[in-house]
Amino acid sequence: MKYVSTRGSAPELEFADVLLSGLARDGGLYVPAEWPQLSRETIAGFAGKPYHEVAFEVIRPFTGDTMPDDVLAGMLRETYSAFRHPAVTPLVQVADNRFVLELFHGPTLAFKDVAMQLLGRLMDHVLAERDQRATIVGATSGDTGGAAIEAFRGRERTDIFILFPDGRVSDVQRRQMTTASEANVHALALKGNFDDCQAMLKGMFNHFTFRDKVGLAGVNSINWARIVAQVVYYFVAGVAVGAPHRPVSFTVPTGNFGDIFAGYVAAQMGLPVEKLVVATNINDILTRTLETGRYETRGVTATTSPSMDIQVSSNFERLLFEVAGRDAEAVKRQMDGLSQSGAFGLPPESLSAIREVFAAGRADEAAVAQTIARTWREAGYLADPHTAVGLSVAQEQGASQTPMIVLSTAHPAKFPDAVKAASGVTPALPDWLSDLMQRKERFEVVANDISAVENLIETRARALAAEA
Ligand SMILES: Cc1ncc(COP(=O)(O)O)c(C=O)c1O
Ligand SMILES: N[C@@H](CCOP(=O)(O)O)C(=O)O
Repeated sequence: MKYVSTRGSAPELEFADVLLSGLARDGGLYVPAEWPQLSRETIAGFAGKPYHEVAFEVIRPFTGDTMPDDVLAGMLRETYSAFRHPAVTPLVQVADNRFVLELFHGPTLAFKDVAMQLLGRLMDHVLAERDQRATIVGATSGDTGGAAIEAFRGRERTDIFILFPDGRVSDVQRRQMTTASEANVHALALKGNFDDCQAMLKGMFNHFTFRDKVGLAGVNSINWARIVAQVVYYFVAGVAVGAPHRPVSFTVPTGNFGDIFAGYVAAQMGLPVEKLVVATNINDILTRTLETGRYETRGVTATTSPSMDIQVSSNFERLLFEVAGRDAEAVKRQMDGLSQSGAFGLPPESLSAIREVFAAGRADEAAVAQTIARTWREAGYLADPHTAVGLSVAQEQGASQTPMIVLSTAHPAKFPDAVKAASGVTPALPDWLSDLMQRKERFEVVANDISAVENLIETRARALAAEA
C-alpha cells in the first residue's frame, strides 16, 4: 500500500515511513493511494469476534510490509487487552434506536487511547528495526497530550514534547500530562490556544532543517496511523447494531475532524453508513462550513468541552481531497486561501458530495448542560460534555429507523466541574488515577515563539540522545 499527499508534491511513501513522518513534506496529509475493500461477508463475520481480531482485519490492508502478520496480531492483542472493559469499546443504549459508543476505557479515559496505545507500539517496532530515535512533538487541546504521554513515557527510542494551551485544559487533563516523571517526557504550556499549538507544530514540520536534525515525528491525527486505528470501532459498533444487513449512522463530537474521518474511511471500505453527523460546540467552523459552503475561521471561545475548542480542523483537508476527486492542486489552492485570508469557499460539487454523507449541528453551552442533566435523569447515563455535544446534536436529527451511534469520547471524570454543575453528580476518577490530584507536577510555560520552542526541543533531545 502506497500513501499519497493531499497536496500532491511530496514523495509517495509506505506505511512505515508515513508512521514516522507526520506531515507530508509539501505541507499536506498522507492518505492511502486507494481504499481497501472489505466484503459484506467479511464484515458480517466480525459479529462476536474479539476487538483485536477485528482490528487485525481492518488495519492489516493498510500496513503493507511494515511487519509480519503475527507481529501485528500480537501487538493488537497486547494493546487492547490493557483496556478496562472486556469489549474494549462497549455500546450502551440510551434511548430508542440510540446508542452511546464508549471509547474511554483506556488508560487516560479518552478515545485517543484506542489509537495512541497502538501507535506507541508501532513506532517502537519501526524505530527498533531501523535502529533509529525520534523526537515526537504533539499539540493538544487536552486529551491527545495525556494519551500520547501515557503511550510513550519511558520508551527508549523516543522523546516526547507536548504543547498544550496554558490554562485552557481541565485540571485532570493537565495533570495527566504534567505528572509523568520519566525523563523522555516534556509538557510545555504554551501561551495561546490550541490552534496556536497546532500551527506551531505544523511550522516545525515545515522547517526541514529542524525536522531532520531532531528526527521529528507526530502523534496527532495528521499521522495516518492514528486514523486507521480509529476505523476499527466503527466496524465493531456498526456490526453490533446490525450492519452490514442494515445501515447505521454515527454522531461524532468533532474538533480536528480525525475521529469522524475514520468513520468516512469505514464507509469507503464497505460499512453501510447512512449519515455521519459532525457535532460541534460553539466553535462551530465545521457546522458553518456544511451550512454555507465557506470555511471561515473566527476566534476560539473557551467552553466546557475544551478538547473541541478548535478552529483549524486538520483532517478536513483529507475530506477535501476526496471530494475534489483527489485533485491536489485544488486542495493546495484552498489551503493557501486559508493561510492567506483565513477562509476559502467550497466548489458546489464538493459541498454536495460532503452533504451526501455528512450532516452537522452545534450545541451551545446551555444545550450541553441540559443534555448532561436530561441523559442522567432519563437514562441514568452520565455523559461528559464532549459526549453531550454529540447527544444533543443527535437528538436534533430527529427519529429514524436507522440506529444512531453517538461516540462517547471521554469519561465524565475528566471534566468533573462541568458534569457536577449540570447534573449534581461528581464523577469519580477510577482507582488507577485516584491519586492524580496529589501527584507532583512538572511542566514549563513557553511563549508562542516557534524559534524559542525549537531551541528548547533541540537542546533537550540532544541531551537525551547523548544519555541513551
Ligand atoms: C474528548 C474529545 N472529544 C472529541 C474530540 C474531537 O475529536 P477530533 O479532533 O478527532 O474531531 C476530541 C479531540 O480531538 C476530544 O479530546
Ligand atoms: N482534541 C484534541 C486535539 C488534537 O487532535 P488530534 O486528534 O489531531 O490529536 C486533543 O485532545 O488534543
